[in-house]
Amino acid sequence: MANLESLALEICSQVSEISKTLAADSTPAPSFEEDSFADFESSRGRADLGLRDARNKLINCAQDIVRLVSGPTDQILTLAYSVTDAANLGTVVRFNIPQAIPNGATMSAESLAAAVGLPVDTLVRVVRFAIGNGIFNEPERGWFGHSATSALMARNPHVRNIALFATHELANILVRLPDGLKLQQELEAEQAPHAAFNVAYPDFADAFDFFQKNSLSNDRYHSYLQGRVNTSRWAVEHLISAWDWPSVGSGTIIDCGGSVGHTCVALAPICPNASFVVQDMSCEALASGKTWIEKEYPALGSRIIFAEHNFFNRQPTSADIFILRHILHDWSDADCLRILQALVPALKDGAKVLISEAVVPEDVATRSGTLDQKQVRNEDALMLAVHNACERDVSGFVRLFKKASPDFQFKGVTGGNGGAFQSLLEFEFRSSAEPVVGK
Ligand SMILES: C[S@@+](CC[C@H](N)C(=O)[O-])C[C@H]1O[C@@H](n2cnc3c(N)ncnc32)[C@H](O)[C@@H]1O
Repeated sequence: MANLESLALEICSQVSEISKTLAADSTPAPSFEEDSFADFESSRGRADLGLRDARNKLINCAQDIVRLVSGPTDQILTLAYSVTDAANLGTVVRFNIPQAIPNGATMSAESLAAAVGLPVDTLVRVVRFAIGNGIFNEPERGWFGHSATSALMARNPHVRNIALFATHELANILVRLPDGLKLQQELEAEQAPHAAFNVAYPDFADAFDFFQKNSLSNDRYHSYLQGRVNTSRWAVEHLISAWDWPSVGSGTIIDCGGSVGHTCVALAPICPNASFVVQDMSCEALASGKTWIEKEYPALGSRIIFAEHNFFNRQPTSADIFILRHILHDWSDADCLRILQALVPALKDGAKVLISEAVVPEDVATRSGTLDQKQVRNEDALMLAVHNACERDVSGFVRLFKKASPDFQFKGVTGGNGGAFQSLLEFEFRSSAEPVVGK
């Protein structure tokens, strides 16, 4: 059983493992300074599974040692007040504070307040709270500069977009989760909110209706989707390494609910003869994706087309591969069945449906330390609050597909049944398959 001493020993051993690996190729040690790297792993420019393993073990032990020395009372109080961290981060990004501070310099509280348009006293309180979380520093009283974390936010719009969307739209919904569940418990089904989302935004049917009718939030949503693939957690590399993409040859790949096309942009270079269709119901997202590709990836423009399509309607286009990336988790089983059954008429023999999203472990839950472990539960909590939907385990996906059509054959999942944030499940459509009786 873990105790303070055994955890401390394990921490020392993993620290020495990490230091040795970094020293071997002269990678600087992580630091809180402004010029430190953004991401412990990707900063070295290559995946290093040994380093990742050591880092994950270290984080797990470090989290546990903090839990043990904090004790249950402080653990609960820390969690209870964690909303102030999200509110502070939201303020920092909404007021563009990181971008206002020049690289390698400090700024007086008065100048910074004037630059971001906050009263000096408020600005100082916000920045000092953030410093407690490692964001910014104050080398001299009343003068603020960057830490590694604030410097990253200043230079990386993708990270800012994630922080902005998560601390605004998502946080707005998540804090209503207990209210939403209570109302569902107390009211008749017809009067009860469908999800916490409907408590936060009572004038809209669901989150997608809200985005369709609010262009600022819709823009923030799709920027968040586009930006998050630039972080190691959501990186398209997980998808790229999970499947033999070049085997599609000159076939067609459709990304259903593909937003601005960021997944197709990542896949196109490794499938040089394939054609791609990005389908979404958000015309704004499709238009912004088209403009983005024309500007940033003109060579891919002829191979990636955009088409408005509601995936609850019959799929009009046949293809070799249909990708549903972070789609099914937004919907109830009944809705997922409708989505999958709408695909069936377009599926030729041997067509693949690839599901890319979090898979929850089938086994018992354990304390989580790393964000990788926690993110599966984060997403599941988000799906419950936003859509009254869920992340599924492998058996849940297989049941769903078999119910949609017995002609779907489950071919496998990366990461096995243990659950992982970025898993890929492969289903093949074979119209010759024996019907499965009793499912
Ligand atoms: C969670 S996002 C996933 C986006 C993208 N696949 C990714 O992995 O980043 C869900 C996407 O589904 C789109 N969407 C929602 N309802 C839809 C519908 N009925 N038909 C087509 N697209 C829809 C949204 O606009 C959004 O782009």
